[in-house]
Amino acid sequence: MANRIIRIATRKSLLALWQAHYVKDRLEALHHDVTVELVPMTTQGDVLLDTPLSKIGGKGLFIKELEQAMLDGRADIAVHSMKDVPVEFPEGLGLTVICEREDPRDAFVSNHYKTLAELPAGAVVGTASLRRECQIRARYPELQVKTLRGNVQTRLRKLDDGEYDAIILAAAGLKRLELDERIAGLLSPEDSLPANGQGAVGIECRLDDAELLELLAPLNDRDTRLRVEAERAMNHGLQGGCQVPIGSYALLEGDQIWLRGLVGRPDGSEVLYDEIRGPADQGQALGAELAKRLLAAGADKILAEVYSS
Ligand SMILES: NCc1[nH]cc(CCC(=O)O)c1CC(=O)O
Repeated sequence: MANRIIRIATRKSLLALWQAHYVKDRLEALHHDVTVELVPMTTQGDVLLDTPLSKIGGKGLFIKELEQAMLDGRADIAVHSMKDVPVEFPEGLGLTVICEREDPRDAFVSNHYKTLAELPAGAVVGTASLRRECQIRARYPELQVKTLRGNVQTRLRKLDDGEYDAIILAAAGLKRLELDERIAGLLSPEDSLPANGQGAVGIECRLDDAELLELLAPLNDRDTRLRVEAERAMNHGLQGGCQVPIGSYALLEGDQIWLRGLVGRPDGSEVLYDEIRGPADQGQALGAELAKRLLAAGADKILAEVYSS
């Protein structure tokens, strides 16, 4: 494998660029005969900034252009936040590597308050996620939840401008961008069940490039992969896109996996929760089973209403 060049299709947000550079650095450190180049691109999701994601049908909005670049041979791989990756891939493409997970929790960010519980009645909390909105409203009905879009920097600026009293962001994004000091507190999975794949970065590529698959393979983290596959299987069973009031979070306990799932109404008036344990290598079947149970408990009705609204 002499002097192979690997081109990464990437969005231009600082977080996307950080993730692409992370993969570049790891690949170049592992393989001295490999050079990695970034191919920055604009996606539909970056353009439609003012529409709530749930209204534009979310699915794949941030990755379609990147996938086209790989199919056209303008790029070799794409680096994604796993929670933004749809369950199905275009013919010929696949996600062969999931890197070691960063903190999967949601972070509470505020300039004046330390926790959600401390916020006075009527305070405004910003989030673009129906999953976060549902869990906040269920626990703190006296708070207001207002849509917050944009990349991490934009969201922080809107908080600083006083549009919100607090916002919720993924801890992983803040930590990667060295914005840890903005985290007032971390929400436990009990308080805010994370989104499937949150905090994990995955690599998508053309499946027919055997040499490339071999170069990427060492970046795969087995534990993260087992967890994220179980979480994604649950979302898949629920037909969940990336903008749904669904939480899905797995932990390994020795050779067992513990998968928790949540589906709720965005207004917090109903929250369904269930969990399942089983052999760690059966995560996909367990995820499918948990999805089935949640659907039978009423998730089917909730999701149908969310999709039609
Ligand atoms: N939906 C946007 C998005 N996709 C991935 C992350 C954070 C990093 C991660 O979860 O890996 C974020 C921002 C956020 O939710 O605060």
